[in-house]
Formats: sequence, C-alpha cells, structure tokens
Amino acid sequence: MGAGKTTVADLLGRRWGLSVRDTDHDVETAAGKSISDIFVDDGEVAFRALERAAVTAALEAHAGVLALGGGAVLDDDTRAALAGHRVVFLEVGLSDAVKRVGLGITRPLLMGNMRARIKALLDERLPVYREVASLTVHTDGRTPQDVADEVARLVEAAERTQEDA
Ligand SMILES: Nc1ncnc2c1ncn2[C@@H]1O[C@H](COP(=O)(O)OP(=O)(O)OP(=O)(O)O)[C@@H](O)[C@H]1O
Ligand SMILES: O=C(O)C1=C[C@@H](O)[C@@H](O)[C@H](O)C1
Ligand SMILES: [Mg+2]
Repeated sequence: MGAGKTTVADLLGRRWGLSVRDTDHDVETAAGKSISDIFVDDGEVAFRALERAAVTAALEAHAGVLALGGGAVLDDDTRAALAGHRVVFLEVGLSDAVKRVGLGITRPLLMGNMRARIKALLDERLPVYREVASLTVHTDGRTPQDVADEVARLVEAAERTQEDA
C-alpha cells in the first residue's frame, strides 16, 4: 500500500497507449461498495474471494497494464495465474509508505497503529513480492514519473531481449 501501483499503472498506460485496469476498482464495482465497506460488512475473506475473481477476470480479458491490490499475490491461485505475465514489484520502505498513505482511512488493514501495521505487512509480504516479481523498481524518494520511466525502460529492454531470442 502506497507503493504507487495505481498511480504508476496510469502513467504507464498513457505512455504506452494501453488501457489500464485496477483490481481494487474492479472489486468495488463488482461489490457496489468501497473496499472499506466490504471489509466492515463482509470481512477480509470475502474481500479476498472478490479480489481473486477480479484478478482472474482481468488477466483473461484485459490486454494492457493491470494494477493489483497490495495483498493480491498472497493468494496461491492468483500467484499461479500471474505465471507467464510480466510482474513488476514497486518496492517501498516503511517511512515513505507511511508518508504516502496518510491517515490510511481508506485502507482497512492499516487502521490502528499505522506504522506498526505497515511494518508487519512489509515483513510478512516482502518474500512473496520478491518471489512473484519479474522486475523490481525501488520507489523511495522518487517521483511517480521517475518510477514509471524506470519500469518502462526495464520492461521495454526485457521485451527486446525476448524478441531477439
Ligand atoms: N513515488 C511516489 N512518491 C510520492 N508519492 C507517491 C508516489 N507514488 C504514489 N504516491 C502517492 O501515494 C498515494 C498512494 O499511491 P497509490 O494509490 O498509487 O498506491 P497503491 O500502491 O496503488 O496503494 P494500494 O495498495 O492502497 O492500492 C497517492 O496519494 C499517490 O499520489
Ligand atoms: O495490501 C492489502 O492487503 C490491500 C491493499 C489495497 O490495494 C486493497 O486491496 C486493500 O485495502 C488491501
Ligand atoms: Mg492501488
């Protein structure tokens, strides 16, 4: 959360002339309510089921840039579905993440002691993010445009290598 997935996906979509989808947005549309309300009314397990369905649908139907929710890759089926896709991990450290998510009122998993919650999530998830990523871009102290430029450079280089092979 706060790594810039939504923001950077939009910049990349514009740069490449590709459409952009965001699974958090798709989940909210499918449920007809906000993520916060899904967590409060239905719980995290229900949210994760909607998220799994949203990622599967987007990977099948959408050719473009896809921003995932921050916890999507914790799901085994989602990780399997991502195999063969280029997955970019936008890495963010604790203090930049805290600055970016502000009060965290729209992010239910960060309610309470936000700094401690972010640290716990980062510690628990970093190995999974690293495992699932084909490319990693560090975002601390960088603008979203700078991050998007580096993602584009790395993805375009990887595409060229693939074409040459
Ligand atoms: N590199 C950056 N530097 C400073 N602020 C940033 C950067 N990237 C994103 N932000 C800001 O941080 C906030 C969170 O960004 P964004 O919503 O893109 O993150 P996200 O990774 O999609 O989070 P989530 O997992 O909650 O969907 C936004 O206000 C955005 O403008
Ligand atoms: O990191 C997470 O688990 C989450 C991140 C957001 O993108 C949303 O998907 C939701 O707030 C949960
Ligand atoms: Mg997002």
